[in-house]
Amino acid sequence: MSELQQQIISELGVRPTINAAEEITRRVDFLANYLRSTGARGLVLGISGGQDSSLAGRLSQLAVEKLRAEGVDAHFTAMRLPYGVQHDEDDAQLALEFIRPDRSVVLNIRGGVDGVADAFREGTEEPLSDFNKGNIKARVRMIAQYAVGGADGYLVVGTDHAAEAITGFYTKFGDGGADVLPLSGLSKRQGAALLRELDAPARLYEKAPTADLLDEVPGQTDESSLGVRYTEIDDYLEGHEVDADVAAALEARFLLTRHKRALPVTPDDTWWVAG
Ligand SMILES: Nc1ncnc2c1ncn2[C@@H]1O[C@H](COP(=O)(O)OP(=O)(O)OC[C@H]2O[C@@H]([n+]3cccc(C(=O)O)c3)[C@H](O)[C@@H]2O)[C@@H](O)[C@H]1O
Ligand SMILES: Nc1ncnc2c1ncn2[C@@H]1O[C@H](COP(=O)(O)OP(=O)(O)OP(=O)(O)O)[C@@H](O)[C@H]1O
Ligand SMILES: [Mg+2]
Repeated sequence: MSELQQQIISELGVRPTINAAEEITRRVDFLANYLRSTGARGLVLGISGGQDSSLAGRLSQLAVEKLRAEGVDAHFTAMRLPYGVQHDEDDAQLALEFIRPDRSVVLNIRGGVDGVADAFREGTEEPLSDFNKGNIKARVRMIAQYAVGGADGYLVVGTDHAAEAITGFYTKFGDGGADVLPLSGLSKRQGAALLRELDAPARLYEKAPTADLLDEVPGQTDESSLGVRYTEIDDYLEGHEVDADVAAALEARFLLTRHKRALPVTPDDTWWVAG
């Protein structure tokens, strides 16, 4: 294994092998302990119908139930955040049935996103690309979660994990903007193993991962935008040998997206100096 591969695995906190039941307990305990120590009143998270929010949502619900069993008042709010009508709404409903959240709120982000998009065109007199609009959708979802969570004194849960963090495949201050990251350090297949252990419907972890941010390509798979397969990303993260081309692509993206995994850069920071 190259020195850089070792460094990436260690920086992202990946464990090459896991025990799914132990990982569930460790991550639920983390959420419960953190809530208890901060005095925050609960957790909030957008539920898309994809693997990551299904897992993070269920862990969040289990954490607040654990706290309530100990006499601490804590609750979980699941948010549906469609842009208009979501083409795979049935998957989102399946995820909600699996998570069984204390409360479920629907907030359509269309008005917010279109408002920013219209103002962009008016203010700059330039067209807004579908890609840029996609990042606005992710950021409006972040705003919606902080608004609903903030009203109740809840913390915002993020779904970032090692297989996304390595390529920076999330919107900075969009879905990357959160207070707690219960899936941190997991590869994509490890996340699927946790869902299987939790008896989730197979559809939720067998479905092709999608950011689903583009109007022009609804449901575009992550693998087709990234040009790398999750099995390859997972193999790399779990310390296996992968094709030299794949390793080079992952390492280039890792280095290019370091700014996303750090706090905003200041004059006293030096992590960027070597390149
Ligand atoms: N070196 C640097 N130091 C400090 N800041 C730097 C920087 N380079 C760019 N930036 C800043 O970062 C911005 C670019 O980052 P960002 O706005 O995130 O945009 P970007 O990384 O270009 O796009 C986000 C990517 O994540 C994918 N995504 C988004 C949301 C969810 C999911 C999913 O899987 O569900 C995937 C999306 O499909 C797209 O490929 C720049 O506009 C600039 O403001
Ligand atoms: N339509 C949506 N409704 C509610 N939340 C959403 C929606 N789209 C994205 N999100 C939020 O943004 C996060 C990032 O999306 P991402 O696609 O990485 O995760 P996912 O959809 O849960 O799983 P997968 O990566 O397998 O598709 C989601 O986990 C979810 O919290
Ligand atoms: Mg998704």
